[in-house]
Amino acid sequence: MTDQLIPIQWKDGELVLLDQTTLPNEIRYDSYQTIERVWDAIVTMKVRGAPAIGVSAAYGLYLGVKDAPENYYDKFFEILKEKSDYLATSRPTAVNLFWALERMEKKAKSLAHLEVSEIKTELLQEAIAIHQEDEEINRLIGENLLTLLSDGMGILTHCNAGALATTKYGTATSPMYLAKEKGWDIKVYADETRPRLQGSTLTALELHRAGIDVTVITDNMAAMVMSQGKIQAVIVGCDRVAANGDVANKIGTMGVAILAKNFNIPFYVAAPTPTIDLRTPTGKEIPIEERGEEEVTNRFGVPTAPKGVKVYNPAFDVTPNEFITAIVTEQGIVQAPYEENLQKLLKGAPDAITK
Ligand SMILES: CSC[C@@H](O)[C@@H](O)C(=O)COP(=O)(O)O
Repeated sequence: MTDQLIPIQWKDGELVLLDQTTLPNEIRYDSYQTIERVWDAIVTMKVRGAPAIGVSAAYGLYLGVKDAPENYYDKFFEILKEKSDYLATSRPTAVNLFWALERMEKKAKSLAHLEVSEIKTELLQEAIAIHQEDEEINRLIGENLLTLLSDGMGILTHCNAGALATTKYGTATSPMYLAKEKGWDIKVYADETRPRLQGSTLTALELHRAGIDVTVITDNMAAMVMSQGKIQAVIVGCDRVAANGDVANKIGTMGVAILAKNFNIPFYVAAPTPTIDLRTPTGKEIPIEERGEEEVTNRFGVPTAPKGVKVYNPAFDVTPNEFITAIVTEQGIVQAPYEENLQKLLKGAPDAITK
């Protein structure tokens, strides 16, 4: 992978984030020293994508407690909880946010025998570990997905589950980078992904920069492209996998899954295990973020709907498990019955895995 845009870096005691709202026009990196600014970066989607939200929140929590008083344990843990609860209000759907915050809090509690200053140092190390593990997870997801693909395929993806949404490789895009490394000739179709356009502004940008054959289509062209036989597999990322295998991902994903079933095209979900949430029984219980109406009524500052019109803007939808051919994790490929196999997977049982 050459010339990669790096969404998250920890540099000289500061969090450095690539501003994803100015892409593809401006490549701009900003430094973050406070938890409040990290919260704002997540809310305004300067950093976005489930894994990247989790990693940023882990660093954000460290920034939130790094100057906390060190003489009272109880006070420190109170502040830690308060800051964690605050970051948890940034975006509701991606479970990686809650997973990362919980992991940081658990780490701190396991170190209650240390000085507060040492706990702070360890919390930074934990955030760095979460960050580094994500890269390895993505490579493994890519290798597993690659076993389901072959040279010459057309692949459709929705939104951006790419390197920009993670640390490296991405999840849904990981096999695309690996296929390129192997010299395969694959053709990627990137749904534009209204209303925020992550497909055209982010996925197309990163794949194009990597020299991967990528074609942007508007969301309403997916059926046409599938009917023309151009797509042999759909691969998407996810923000939360419920215990029964229902999957929340960017709004529009469910429609793509329904189309794929109609055209007999396999529909794969790339899912790092931190995105699997066995505490949420089905898709119905996944909280779906609703965002501001201006995302729908304006395009680049220009109004595209009458002033005062009613708007509904859910940022995610839930694809029912019956539309999903396989959920591909870093530990292996999981197929139906999802309820049973996802539980087994997280317990480390080898028979959960198809390949
Ligand atoms: C590996 S990223 C997986 C998902 O987070 C991604 O597909 C997605 O829906 C991103 O939504 P966004 O609203 O841009 O954060």
